[in-house]
Amino acid sequence: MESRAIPSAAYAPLLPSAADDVALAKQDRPGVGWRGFLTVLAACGVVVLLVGATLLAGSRMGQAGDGEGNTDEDGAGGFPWSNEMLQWQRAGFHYQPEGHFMSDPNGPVYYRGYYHLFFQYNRRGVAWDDYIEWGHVVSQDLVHWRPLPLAMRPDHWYDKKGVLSGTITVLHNGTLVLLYTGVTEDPMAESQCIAVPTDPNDPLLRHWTKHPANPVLAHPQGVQGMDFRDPTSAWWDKSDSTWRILIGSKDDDNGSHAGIAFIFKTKDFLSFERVPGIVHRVEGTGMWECIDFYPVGGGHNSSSEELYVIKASMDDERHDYYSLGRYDAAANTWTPLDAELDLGIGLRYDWGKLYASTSFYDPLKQRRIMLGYVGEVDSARADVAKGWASLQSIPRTVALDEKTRTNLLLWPVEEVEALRYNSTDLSGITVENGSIFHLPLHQATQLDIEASFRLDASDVAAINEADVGYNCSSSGGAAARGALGPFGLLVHAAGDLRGEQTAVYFYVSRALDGSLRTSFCNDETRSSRARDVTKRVVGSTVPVLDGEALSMRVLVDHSIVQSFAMGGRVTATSRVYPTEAIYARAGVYLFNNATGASVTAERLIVHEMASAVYDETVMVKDS
Ligand SMILES: OC[C@H]1O[C@@](CO)(OC[C@H]2O[C@H](O[C@]3(CO)O[C@H](CO)[C@@H](O)[C@@H]3O)[C@H](O)[C@@H](O)[C@@H]2O)[C@@H](O)[C@@H]1O
Repeated sequence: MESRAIPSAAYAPLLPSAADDVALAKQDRPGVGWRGFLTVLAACGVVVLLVGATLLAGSRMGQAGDGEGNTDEDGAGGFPWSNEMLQWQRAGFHYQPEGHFMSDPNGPVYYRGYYHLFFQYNRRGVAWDDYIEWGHVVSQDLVHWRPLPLAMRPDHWYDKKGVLSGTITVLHNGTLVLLYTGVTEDPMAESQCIAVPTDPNDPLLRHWTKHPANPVLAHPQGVQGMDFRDPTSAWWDKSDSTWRILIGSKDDDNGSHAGIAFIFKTKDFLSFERVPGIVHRVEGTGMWECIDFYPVGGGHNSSSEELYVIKASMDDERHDYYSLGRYDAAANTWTPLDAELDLGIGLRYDWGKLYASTSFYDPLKQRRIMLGYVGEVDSARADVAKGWASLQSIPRTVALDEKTRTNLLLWPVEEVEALRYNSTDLSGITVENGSIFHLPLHQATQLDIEASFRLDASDVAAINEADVGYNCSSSGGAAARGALGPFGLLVHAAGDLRGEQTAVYFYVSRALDGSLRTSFCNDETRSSRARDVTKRVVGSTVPVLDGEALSMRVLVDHSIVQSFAMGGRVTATSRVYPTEAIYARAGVYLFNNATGASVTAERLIVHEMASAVYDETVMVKDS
């Protein structure tokens, strides 16, 4: 396709400061003065790029850490959100309850025609509370979710302070056992408890019966009572015909602050025996929450070795890390393939906002699927105003990347594609360096964008100087210009491009030896004019093999943007809260902020996405 790039001609001013928040709130149409000015510029065909925002990125990143907590920086009430803005933030095709607080996905399982998803839920507020319960929804496609009554409540002495996270195991005869962590009141202590479906013939699993023998597993000696939670589902060990589970914890002895994991075995889920030793330990990583453990690769159709994934949610850092390694059941050890990529120090499921994930094996389509919850990064006050907090990620398949065998591939389940409509093929656009291109779309709020890029080979060959140090979180985001990047997409971008925008981009750096290194990042720093929102640049380097184009997929769904690079080798989820770039006032652009190369979007298909509205009439009726 002929180049349709528009040369960049100008410089983008910074977003307004906190002091402007109040002033803006007093105006019907924010920033009328400079908007008028920009209209004139637009009429002249002048478009602007991200240049000049480096300072902004730096200062914003310093304001808020990686933490789960919301920020309310100015102490004067934060941004004056309108109902229109808050309404816009609710997702169209990600699962979220009608209201209140949701966190960890729990016990996903496929049972008699339905995918079940349970989740940590506080129906009394918009933040975590020690009256946490299990919410419950079911689906036949992992996309349209039917709400059901609460599945588990804190109604026994052993879970009075919370029915915490857990899993469901499918036994050989197809029956289910639910394992969860209960918290006692005085003293507060975590122990493991079980429940079974009250009526196994109910495919909706509406009622659960807690076992009279609860709690069935107390914390081992030497472990603090509040550091023993979130059992995995059980796997069968034929060597001694037992079920095995893994539970994460931490060891603070002698200042080590190590994350640790124990394996327990059981024949009946009522009495458990600890397998001697610790299956894995990593110094300095702190409490391992919501641990997960499963095989990847190998299997019947493969001649390659089976590996084991260990995943933990790092309570200190609030990220889900994983590592690939070898499991020796007899020795009760798991050893990372690469010690430098050990659990908690190397690979992550997602480099943005996603936590407390869990996975299950889907027998219907013979795949492993994970989900994590995506919390809020706005202020606690804003959550109260909108009446809800948190979303679930789109369920993602998890598989070993057989090309690299050093990372997983996390990819939206194929069922999501059924929501696509109005697909626009814009493949072949070349964007000159320092340019943007506006994508002609009917709406830009619910999208599934597939793109793959190639830098101009002769431009790349002509670059002599090295550019070795690029880092998504500390190099100035999409405003920092190098010879070979950044380039990619601007989503939730205000029409004038001097305002709000979220960049999803690649940045290619050239090492001293001439080899190329590719980073994939989401830049949230210009996503909102509100200051009481955490904004970061998140992402990582991503493996790119010889001959591969730089591919990305971006799911845009109101306040959640999930990005996937290179088929899911790296993913990054962002929560964004634009104040202007909402409804019809938002657009999508291709951009190339590199100084030394043009880039061609060899493939660019933008699918508009329908909302996943649950419709009783299209669900198979239960009896
Ligand atoms: O419930 C009593 C007590 O437990 C505390 C302290 O440990 O909170 C528990 C943890 O809650 C969160 O952990 C996870 C992961 O998101 O969420 C589940 C509970 O909803 C739990 O099973 C998971 O591990 C949180 O991430 C951790 O930081 C908390 O320690 C305490 O806050 C409560 O008062």
